[in-house]
Amino acid sequence: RPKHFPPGPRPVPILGNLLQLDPVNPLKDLERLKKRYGNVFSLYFGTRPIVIMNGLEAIREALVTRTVEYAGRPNHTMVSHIFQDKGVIGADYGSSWREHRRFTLTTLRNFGLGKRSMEERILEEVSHISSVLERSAGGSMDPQHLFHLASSNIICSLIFGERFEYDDQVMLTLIQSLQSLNKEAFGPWAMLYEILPILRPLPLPFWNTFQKWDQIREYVGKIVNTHKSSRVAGEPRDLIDSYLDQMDKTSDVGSTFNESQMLSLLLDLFLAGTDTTSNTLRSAMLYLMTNQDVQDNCHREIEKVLQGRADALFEDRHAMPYVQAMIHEVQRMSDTAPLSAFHTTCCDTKLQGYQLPKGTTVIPNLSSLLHEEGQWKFPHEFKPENFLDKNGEFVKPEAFLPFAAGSRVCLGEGLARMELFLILVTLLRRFQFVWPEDAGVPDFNLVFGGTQAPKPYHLGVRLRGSE
Ligand code: HEM
Repeated sequence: RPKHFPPGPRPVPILGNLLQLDPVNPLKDLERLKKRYGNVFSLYFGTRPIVIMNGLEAIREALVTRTVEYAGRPNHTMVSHIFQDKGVIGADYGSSWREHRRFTLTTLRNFGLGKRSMEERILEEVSHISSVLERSAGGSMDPQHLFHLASSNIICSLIFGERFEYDDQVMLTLIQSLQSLNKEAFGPWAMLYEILPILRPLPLPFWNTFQKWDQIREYVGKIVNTHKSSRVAGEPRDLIDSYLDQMDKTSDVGSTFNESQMLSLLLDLFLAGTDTTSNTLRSAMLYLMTNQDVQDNCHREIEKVLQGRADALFEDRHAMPYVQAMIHEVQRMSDTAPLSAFHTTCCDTKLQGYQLPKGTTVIPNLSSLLHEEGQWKFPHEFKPENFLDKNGEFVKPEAFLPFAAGSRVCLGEGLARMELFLILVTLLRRFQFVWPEDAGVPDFNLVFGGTQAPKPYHLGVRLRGSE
């Protein structure tokens, strides 16, 4: 280990400490190592040292206090080779990342989406979710597919300007390809790709992943071409039109806006915005079904505030402290992005007294915050009271960082929060969700992957106001 580097277990040649981590779910091993070595420790992934940071103090020091020093992204992983430093998620700290991040945030804040706001697009999707659930009223259904398609559709509506029917074959193929790309890019072959570069020229399964990526880009490229022929410059209908306007405005030689970057950005939004939101919605339903008192409190508050109005609006959240607390508590328990996205140090820097050389990969263990003893009234139970003060007002403890923090904080946080609020409020008004009688004991354990997800279950659906 470099001098004054965080401590950790002794690595073995070639594999480093990989054998000490359960590849199916390393979170328990990280917890064990934290107990032994402290909140900041290091592991070797192959021959590369990685620093894991846990707990509010260390994570805040890196992501907030020293935000620029920790704002880089690794450039040696399979994901970084697929993305080639383009788009936002995988782009290293620098002007291209900064300009694309700023452009996307501005566009999503309604300055570049034309006549239909983000809120309208989400509400449109909610009405389709409702129609599907209505068909299951009185029975039960597995909501996994529905929530996944709905979350994808909201991204589609924002970037392509249209949503797709839930059985649209082209869309289903794109979503399936993205899902398997996501799985492969974080799977065991991706790990081998990283630790044994000697294998890269061989025709091993990771070749498929790169090919899949090319096919997806080709497909999205066709949608971009259709936009080029139907757009009116200066009157964007969606994010693609806005991007094309931006390219017109910045066509000088040094501009970072170009078509290849646009494709990466569009796919970034799909990859980052679909599983995260749909897994959180599935967790929400699981906890609501199994906590009828929480569901009743939410329903009462929603009806009191909306008083017969047709649609909820995002600004109604300020009048609904209990609903807000429920949604935040769902996010805390669903722990959707437990290891955030990996960062790298952009210069030699420090963390909790240790020294980290430039280029060190750093993993923020966000999961460690969401259940940290001392930060929560009920660290290990589902209780909206974690976000309520003694007067019933909504409060957000500092350790609530499911979107991470600092300059790399989730770019879709605003969108995700709006989706969760509008979808859950609308559905809770119309339906009561119950744990099906024949479904056995609910299992709250999460399945670890690029993101964490609840295990599959059936959602019991009852129409409100009817038997
Ligand atoms: C509940 C839903 C979501 C959760 C929990 C979540 C969480 C996160 C986390 C932990 C990060 C890594 C931050 C870091 O590097 O430290 C991230 C990054 C990102 N998220 Fe989300 N996210 C969610 C929804 C979305 C949505 C809907 C979008 C789509 C617009 C999105 C787009 C992004 C992008 C583009 C980044 C990369 C930001 C950058 O590197 O500068 N996310 N998200």
